[in-house]
Amino acid sequence: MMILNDKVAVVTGASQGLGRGFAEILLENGAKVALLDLNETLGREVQAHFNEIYGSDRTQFYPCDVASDELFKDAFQKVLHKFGRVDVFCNNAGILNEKDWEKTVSINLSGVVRGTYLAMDHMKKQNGGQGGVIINVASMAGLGPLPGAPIYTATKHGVVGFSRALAETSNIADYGVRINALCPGFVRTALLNSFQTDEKAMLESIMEKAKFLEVEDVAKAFLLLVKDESLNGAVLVVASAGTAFMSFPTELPRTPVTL
Ligand SMILES: NC(=O)c1ccc[n+]([C@@H]2O[C@H](COP(=O)([O-])OP(=O)(O)OC[C@H]3O[C@@H](n4cnc5c(N)ncnc54)[C@H](O)[C@@H]3O)[C@@H](O)[C@H]2O)c1
Ligand SMILES: CCCCC[C@H](O)/C=C/C=C\C/C=C\C/C=C\CCCC(=O)O
Repeated sequence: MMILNDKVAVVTGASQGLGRGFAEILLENGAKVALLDLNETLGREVQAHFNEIYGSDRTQFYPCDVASDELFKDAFQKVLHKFGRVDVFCNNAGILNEKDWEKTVSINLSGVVRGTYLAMDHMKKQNGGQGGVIINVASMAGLGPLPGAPIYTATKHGVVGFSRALAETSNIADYGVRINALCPGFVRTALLNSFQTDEKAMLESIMEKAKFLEVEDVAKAFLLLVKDESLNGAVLVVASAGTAFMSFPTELPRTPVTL
């Protein structure tokens, strides 16, 4: 098991919702945590709150837009300047905006790729790094369709595929870095009040029937992916029915057709 005392973690989208929950469980387990988010007002409030509970030098907020190469790199450099290293990196920032779909791709998928490669370049043994773990936050919509949200669904499928392929790459090339993906079901966060789609009624009707998870339950599953050093390429589903690892077929299941 990875011991988190004095380890340094970065969480994107950490000003509220799931990201804030991931940051807090890392702090509870001894890590220092850099909070990255677009929302500066909330981010600074969260930092002040965590400082009171966990001590004044274990949390630092950095404004950051994961959709920008330059701003993301800049925030990462500031984290390294303050804490000297990064051991845990969580790509969590995400939105659901089907109308501005390019923005959704740029945050939910390209943002995850940006963050993963920044962390990987720093952590990999071949670059003199000390290894580490990257957790990419997908969704149950990364494993099956979320009606009314095809772009969101596509980005989350992308996060799952990217994470699994890079995990295999890291394993074969012996980078010393683990990459795992987390797939939660519905959680009551700001995202559920801010989504943009022409098919709002469709999503609302799905949510009316859904059972919701608590941030704390998803954070416990996140912590498992961080700490268990046997896990690389794992995809962990957190649903109202329970938490479970996805197993993927080694041969693609096919139904033959005669042409
Ligand atoms: N809430 C759910 O039901 C649910 C379920 C499964 C997966 N997820 C995923 O979990 C992640 C967190 O979502 P949440 O529900 O906590 O949402 P949220 O809206 O509560 O929090 C998301 C945070 O990301 C930040 N953010 C948005 N764009 C950003 C950008 N370009 N750069 C930096 N920060 C940015 C926001 O400011 C916000 O603080 C997302 O990737 C989401 O897709 C959410
Ligand atoms: C506006 C809603 C945004 C929610 C997005 C978030 O990522 C959640 C997705 C959850 C599920 C989407 C995929 C398929 C739906 C099918 C079943 C959901 C069951 C949820 C559960 O059991 O916890």
